[in-house]
Amino acid sequence: MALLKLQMLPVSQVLLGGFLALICYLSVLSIYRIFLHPLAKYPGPIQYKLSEWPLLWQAYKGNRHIRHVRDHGKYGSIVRIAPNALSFNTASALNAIYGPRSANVKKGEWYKTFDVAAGSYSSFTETDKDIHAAKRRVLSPAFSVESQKLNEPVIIDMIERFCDTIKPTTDDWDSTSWNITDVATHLGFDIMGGLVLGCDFCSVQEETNRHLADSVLPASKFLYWVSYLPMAVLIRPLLRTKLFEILGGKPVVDNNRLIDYASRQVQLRSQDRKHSEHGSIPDRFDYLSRIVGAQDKKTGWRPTQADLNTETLNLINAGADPYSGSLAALIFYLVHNIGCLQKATVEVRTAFASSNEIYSGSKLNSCVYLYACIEESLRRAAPVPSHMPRVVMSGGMEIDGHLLPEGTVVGVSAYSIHHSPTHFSDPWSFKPERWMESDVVTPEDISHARTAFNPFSLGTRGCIGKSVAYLQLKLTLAHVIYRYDLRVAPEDPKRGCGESSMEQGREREDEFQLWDSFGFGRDGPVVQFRKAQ
Ligand code: HEM
Repeated sequence: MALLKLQMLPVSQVLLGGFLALICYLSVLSIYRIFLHPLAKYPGPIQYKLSEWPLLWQAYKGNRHIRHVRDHGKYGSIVRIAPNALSFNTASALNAIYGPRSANVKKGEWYKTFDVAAGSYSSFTETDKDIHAAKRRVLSPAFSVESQKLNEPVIIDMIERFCDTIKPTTDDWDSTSWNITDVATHLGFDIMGGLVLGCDFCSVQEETNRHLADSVLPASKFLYWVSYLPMAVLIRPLLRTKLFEILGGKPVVDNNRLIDYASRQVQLRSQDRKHSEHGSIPDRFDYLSRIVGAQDKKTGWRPTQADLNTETLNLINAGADPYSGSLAALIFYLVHNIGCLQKATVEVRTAFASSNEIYSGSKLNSCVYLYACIEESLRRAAPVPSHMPRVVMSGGMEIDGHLLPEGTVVGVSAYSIHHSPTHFSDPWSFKPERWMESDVVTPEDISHARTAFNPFSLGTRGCIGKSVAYLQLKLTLAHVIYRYDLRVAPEDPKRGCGESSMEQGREREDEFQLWDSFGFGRDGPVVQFRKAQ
């Protein structure tokens, strides 16, 4: 009867009624979110309290990390950044949220979209703590000391070929200028191709596979904000469809090619393995060989084909891009801080008698200034600059004395805490010396800084590739500065720098600009090389 009456109403009245109902609903929701929500007492801009969309817009624009610094500067160490999310800016919160396995949080919804197009969740995106633990145990032999030792020659070979590619043709400064962002992206991808798949993409030297290397960051950028969409759950089934390729464009198409490539490699490796059981295939050391056919001893879990596809893709992406971004940032800070570059260069050229000697061991470990430059550059340009979102589980959790209810999303931005004057004096300056004991830097200063330093995150969800990433960065920088002098290309000295015409927070000319995308977008520096003088 009521339906009949509704059908008889003019369309305009039905629309007006619907509109008024929507206004009422939004008004009640807004009042609830501002005044009655369990997080109502936490400070933050009103638009953040009302909706998730400002956060999503920041993810789209790549400036969330910049907003975190600004918001914490204005509102203090806890900011409500979305109706249901809090950002913290203290070392105690960082360690409570990301440190112990027992912390009553798990990875948030965001992770469920990011790499599921490959068919499953990887060790990086798995949100269930127990399943994650099994995945991590299966991966761990690939990251053992023995595996790193066996794979180091692959890394060195790629780096040496990279150095040959950029080799100056005269004794003076070469006229060719190199955009380090581009070449580091290719080198990072090639190294991961070698480590994960045992193959040689040659993207530093040749065009053929560059579209794959160049797809990693744009795909991450696209999936970064898409994964924050409130209705991302509806999008997940569409990720491998033509529609999504049209919407996402080239990065999605190329990323799908990379997924297909990874899947084919997994298939081939599974066949190899069957053959090798009959003794016909030589031993391989790459990561894929270690996970194909592996089984978790504790739970009996075995990765399916879809698990292997996703893990392979994850290892390439998670390994390649943060290293490439870190290398670009490192070289940026060195060529813009000539004193630091000279010190690191003298140290390396004194430690080694020839570039053939540059491999892991006591000589490389003696290069403490080189290591300090890497630490300082990771501080200034942490590859995941914004939040790694965690969600509070049943029973709630206390952080910095605040009891938070189940479902609250919490996080600490590495970029924000890495620039906090509470932990780093003169935080906007590039000072490798802050990581080295001296008359002015005490061991306590260093450990105080370390409690807030988290480029690789912490605990059981921290980076499994941390040790190999440090090795890659040390080897690359040592090989490059042993062989060559570096300078900013005179025709393009400001590439990668901030400027006053950019948004607030990007005005520092001596800061390498990051566009947050779970990884970071970047450009430059443009550099010239000369044979070591
Ligand atoms: C400078 C280089 C690198 C940096 C700064 C870095 C940083 C990180 C961070 C911050 C996380 C935590 C992400 C989160 O909680 O959401 C992470 C996780 C991870 N990283 Fe790295 N990473 C680097 C290199 C690598 C390399 C070389 C590999 C592999 C070869 C790798 C593999 C992984 C994996 C598999 C995870 C997921 C770990 C888990 O949840 O169990 N990363 N990395």
